[in-house]
This record gives sequence, structure tokens and C-alpha cells, in this order.
Amino acid sequence: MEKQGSHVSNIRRKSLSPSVIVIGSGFAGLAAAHALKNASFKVVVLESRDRIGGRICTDFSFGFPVDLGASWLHGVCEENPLAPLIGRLGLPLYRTSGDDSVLYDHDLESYALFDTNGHQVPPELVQKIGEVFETILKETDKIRKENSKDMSIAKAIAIVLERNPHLRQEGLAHDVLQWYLCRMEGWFATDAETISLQSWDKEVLLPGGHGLMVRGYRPVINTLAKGIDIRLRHRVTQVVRNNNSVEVMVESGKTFVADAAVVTVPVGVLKANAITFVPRLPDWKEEAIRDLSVGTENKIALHFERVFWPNVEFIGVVSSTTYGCSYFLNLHKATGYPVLVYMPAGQLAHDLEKLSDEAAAKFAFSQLQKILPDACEPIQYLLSHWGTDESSLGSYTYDGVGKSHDLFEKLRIPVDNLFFAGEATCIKYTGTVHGAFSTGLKAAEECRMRVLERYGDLSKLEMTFHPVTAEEAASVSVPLLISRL
Ligand SMILES: Cc1cc2nc3c(=O)[nH]c(=O)nc-3n(C[C@H](O)[C@H](O)[C@H](O)COP(=O)(O)OP(=O)(O)OC[C@H]3O[C@@H](n4cnc5c(N)ncnc54)[C@H](O)[C@@H]3O)c2cc1C
Repeated sequence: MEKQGSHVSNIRRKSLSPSVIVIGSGFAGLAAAHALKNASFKVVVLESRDRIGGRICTDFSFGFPVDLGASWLHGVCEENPLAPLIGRLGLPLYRTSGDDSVLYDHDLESYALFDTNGHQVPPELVQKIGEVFETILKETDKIRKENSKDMSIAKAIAIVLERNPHLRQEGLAHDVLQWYLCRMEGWFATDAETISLQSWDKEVLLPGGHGLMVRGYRPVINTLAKGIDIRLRHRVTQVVRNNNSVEVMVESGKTFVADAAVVTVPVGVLKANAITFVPRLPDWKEEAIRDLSVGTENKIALHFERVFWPNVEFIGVVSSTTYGCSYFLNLHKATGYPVLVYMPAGQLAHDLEKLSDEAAAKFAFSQLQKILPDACEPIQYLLSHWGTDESSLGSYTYDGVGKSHDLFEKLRIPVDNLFFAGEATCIKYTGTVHGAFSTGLKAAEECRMRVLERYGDLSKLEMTFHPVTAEEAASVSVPLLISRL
């Protein structure tokens, strides 16, 4: 209900109908909104941007879909909470790896690595150094057991190499090792100096490997958003908790009131105190927000007139430092479109965000020219700015040095009638789309129970609750469409 002149939208009804405000329209927010709408809640989603999806950003300006945020389904299997939905929509996946390791989102079957002089690295060397890297990581486990105090994965690797001189590499082999480390940094969206030795491998990896969403993630987001009251360009600035209600204020000064709210904004936004909570959140919650670490990975998509690169899934440039290494995903292999996607992470991603878009795209192209001197200029480019975009302020969370893995759970725990969801609240599948989705469903269920308890006599409520999405969809089992098995 909108009160005349007072700019207050009270979405609570006089009748016994529960209401909720969902803040953010990414995977977590839309999953929560969808579930609560199906549970007969009156739902309003407040979204700061002029589009839905958050860190799902499928761009069509090249004339075909290109994901500038998430593009893989990590864990192509039925246990994946998102698999039933993707299966039902009939969306094809291109599997780049059957491995469920964080280090290999590609099988080393279809790739080309080059040194900075444009010479291709012999595949046997790449394979061999891959095995060395795995051995080094196994050895870091011993360092972990010896030390109760956390340290960075970079430091642990340095100790391993000191103790095991046979694992040290020289020349080209050293550069290939740096490239593997660079890929690990890409997974965590941060430099090895900031990744926790104690916790880097705590996330749960679903089986089935990694599958690229050939048509982009947008159709999944659109499906979840269908029929939901979403207010775009509504940046939330304040959340006030009262006894039995929540008041949410947006930038324009307008206030929305409901029985409960689900907060799904990225942790970078919470860390920047872009939303004021009244009363303040408890100390343990503020500490979790402060201590969670968020990294940056970006995408620079280069659209070419024709394909001039090798017919492989990815192209890499090895270098003496991880900062100097490069990785290009060849979208042509999976989608048929002549596009290469350059993906910098950590400090390099931050540095590139400081440049103009044109300069950053030129930089990405210059990496390609190093190895393919006959490369023709891109006809179009697209860039993400996840680190500086005020609606994300980072790409996704990771386990920082000296920080407890429980922080993700602490961020999730509700405070009164305020529920929290989003990738950073997912202790199992942190930093992923399916993680965000599952926390949205969980927050919705907790919110539903709490609000209904508040209403007291549950029997009087006319609820038409359907078990939503994951369970609901699981009952309609449709196999995933996977190419390159
Ligand atoms: C470059 C990149 C690549 C990735 N690759 C993959 C991948 O391949 N596979 C994978 O599983 N995951 C990947 N991820 C991670 C995945 O995208 C995220 O984990 C997931 O999309 C997060 O969903 P969310 O709902 O938690 O947050 P978001 O999608 O960020 O949703 C939060 C919403 O809140 C809105 N918001 C922010 N501030 C306010 C405010 N003050 N008021 C109102 N609304 C606000 C935002 O605009 C946004 O819409 C990638 C991420 C990035 C950035």
C-alpha cells in the first residue's frame, strides 16, 4: 500500500497475508523471491541497477550472448541445485572439463600455451609441470599440518620449494608453473599471497566437471524473475528492523515496509557500508562482514571478424610471474562465434580497471599479439568492471589468510526478521552461481517459517505453499544437454 504524500509503500496487507522485501535481483535474490511468491507471500524486489541478474550479466551487443559475469556451471551433475532448472529449460552446456578440481576447469586436451616470444610450449612440458604443481600443492598440506597459524598459499609453496629442490623449475618450466598458479589465482579471483593455506580447499566441489552455458545464463535468470514485482534503479540505503516489520529505504527517499527482508547484496557492498542497518547489526555479524575477503576477476571479450587462432578451447601465455601470464577462453569452440575472452584476476584485474575501456581492451589484444603476430584487430569489445562497480565492489569471496571459513555461515545467520543470502553466505559452494541460488532458497524457507510463526495461528493463513524450484523441479527430471562428453 502506498501512503499518499508520505512516500511509504506498505506491502503488508490488512488481511493475513505475509510480505517480504528482497534486496538484490541476482541468483540469490530471485531464488528467494520466486520461492516466497510461490509460498503466497507478497514480494517486492528492490534492485539498484537498471537490469536484473547481478553478477549474471549476459550481454547481447555482439549480436549473440556473451557472459561478462558467471559463465560456467561448476558441477555438471544432478546434485547441482541448479541442474533441474537448467535441464528443464533445455539449455545446452559445453563441458570444458570432467574434473572436479579447482585447478582444472579445462581438461588439458584442447589448448595452446605460448611463451612471450610466441613459441608454443610443448604439450608434454605443460602436462609434466601440471603434475609438478599438483605435487607441490600436496606438499603444502604437510606445511598446513605443521603450522597451526595460517599463511598464504604463496608462502607455503615457497617453503615446499625450499625443502624440495627437485620440484623447483627453471626457464620455460618455471614460467609454465607460474601459469598454473595464475589459473589458481583466477579461480579465487585474488593473488596467491592472499589465499589461505588453511582453507583454500574447503569448498565442496560437485562432481561432473565444469560446463559452459552455451546460450549464457540470462534465460535462467529470466525464468526465475517471471511474474515477480521487481523495482529497478531502487538502490537501498537503509534497513530498519522493528518488532514485527522491516522498513527499507531507497536512494530516492521512498520507504518500503514488510514483515521481513532478505538481504542479498554482494559482500563488497556490505563491506563498504553502503547500507545502514538500524539498529546496528550485532558485533559478530559486523565482524563477519569486515573479515570476509572478496576478490576481483574481470572479462574482456574481444569480437573478431574471423577466427585466426588455433582451434583449441583456451590459449595461454606463460611468463616469469603470474602477473605476466594470460588466459583466453575461445568461445568459438563452444559457441561458434569468433570471440576470445581474456580473464585477468587479482592485482592485474584491479590495475586494468583503472584504465579506460579502450586502453584495457588494447592491453588484452596486445597479449594476443605477443603470441599471434598476425592477429587482426577486434571489431568490438566488451569489458566488466566488477571491482569498481558500486553494485558489486568485487567479483566473489574467497578464504583470506588468517580468516575462519565459518565467516560465510556467520554472514548467513538471520538477525531478527532480516535474512541473508548470496554467494558469500554459502559455506559449501562459496563464490558460485549454484551456491547463491541455494542460499536464496534456504533464506526463503527460514523467512517463511519465521513470518508464519509471528502470525501465530498458522491454520488461518491461506497458504498455497509449493516446495519450490530445486525440489519441485527435481520431480520433473530432465537430463542436462552436454556436449564434449
Ligand atoms: C567475472 C565473474 C565470473 C564468474 N564465473 C562464475 C562461473 O563461471 N560459475 C559460477 O558458478 N560462478 C561464477 N561467478 C560467481 C557468480 O557470478 C556469483 O557467485 C553469483 O552470481 C552471485 O549471486 P548473488 O545473488 O549472491 O549476488 P549478485 O548476483 O551480485 O546479486 C546481488 C544484487 O544486489 C544488487 N545490489 C547491490 N547493492 C544494492 C543496493 N544497495 N540496493 C539494491 N540492490 C543492490 C546488485 O545490483 C545485484 O543485482 C563469477 C563471478 C564473476 C564476477
